[in-house]
Amino acid sequence: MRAMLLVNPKATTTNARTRDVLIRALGAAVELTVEETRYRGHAAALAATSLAKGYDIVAVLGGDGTINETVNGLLNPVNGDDAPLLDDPSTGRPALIVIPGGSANVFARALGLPNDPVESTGAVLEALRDGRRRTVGLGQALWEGQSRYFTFCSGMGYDAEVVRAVEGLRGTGRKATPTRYVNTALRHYLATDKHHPAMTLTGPGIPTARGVFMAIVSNTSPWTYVRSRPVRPTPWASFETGLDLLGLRRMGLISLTPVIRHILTESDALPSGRHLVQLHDEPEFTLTADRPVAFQLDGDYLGERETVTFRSTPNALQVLV
Ligand SMILES: Nc1ncnc2c1ncn2[C@@H]1O[C@H](COP(=O)(O)OP(=O)(O)OP(=O)(O)O)[C@@H](O)[C@H]1O
Repeated sequence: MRAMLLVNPKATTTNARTRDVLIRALGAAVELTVEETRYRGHAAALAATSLAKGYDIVAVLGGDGTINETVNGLLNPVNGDDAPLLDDPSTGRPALIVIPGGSANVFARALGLPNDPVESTGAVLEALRDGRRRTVGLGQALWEGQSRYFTFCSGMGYDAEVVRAVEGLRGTGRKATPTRYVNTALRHYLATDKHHPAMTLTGPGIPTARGVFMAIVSNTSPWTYVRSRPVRPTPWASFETGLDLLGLRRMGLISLTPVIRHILTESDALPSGRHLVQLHDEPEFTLTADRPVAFQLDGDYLGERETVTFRSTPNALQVLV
């Protein structure tokens, strides 16, 4: 079996030691080629060539950003037009291995991997040895002639504003720790517009919902983690179903506090309240805003947008886990 290993040497918790452990361990199990990413977008470009180059597996050591790029490369292969249309498209693509090396590592943890690169390497080697694979669906966001797949979440409004603010801090050399996210979210809450909701939710067979301030779109649950605690605004979301959504039609503290308390519990029940908009297992829906609204995808800030369509892509990838 041939595998391409993509390493982001700049990812928050990736270092030479974990990289070498992984190279040695994976290299003993498969024929391994190692590529270090040198710039934003490099992982996508490399993963896009993996099918044409005959790789069976693409492994990633990095954070959710590098994993997102890799997945987008796998789903947009170079020479991909010749690929046959299969009932299960995941079987026509190299399988994915993820080793957490970023800050939150939501995708790896949602797959059940330990949040530690060395322990995860052990789990993945076991999966390789036993031929254990899981087929996962992805989300896809489409806007202004562009599109991008997401592995765990996307969002418009307040959560994307927080992602933008944290990215701004990272640009000044500070790390994206869970505490920094929480502090930024609290500080930004004072600044975010709590009086003029911009968004409307529409979709085939979905009742139109107006007056939405923020929307979280999930391909799996948890949505994120604060240290070891999972945060689950859409507890029914899963890699095996369509997309879920939680929208907020009120941003006041009295409305928000019970929702925040609920999503920090381990409960499988949906958060409740008349000010909430909820979708489960949907193939497609659209958020339209009457002014540009912050937009994020897998924790990457993607600018302000007025219309974004979210689509589920079932059976997109096989993951060794
Ligand atoms: N050599 C590089 N120099 C600068 N940026 C890079 C390099 N390689 C990859 N990147 C970019 O860095 C971004 C962040 O990396 P990544 O997600 O792997 O780690 P992280 O930011 O620590 O983790 P998380 O996404 O969990 O916060 C990615 O979107 C990727 O495009």
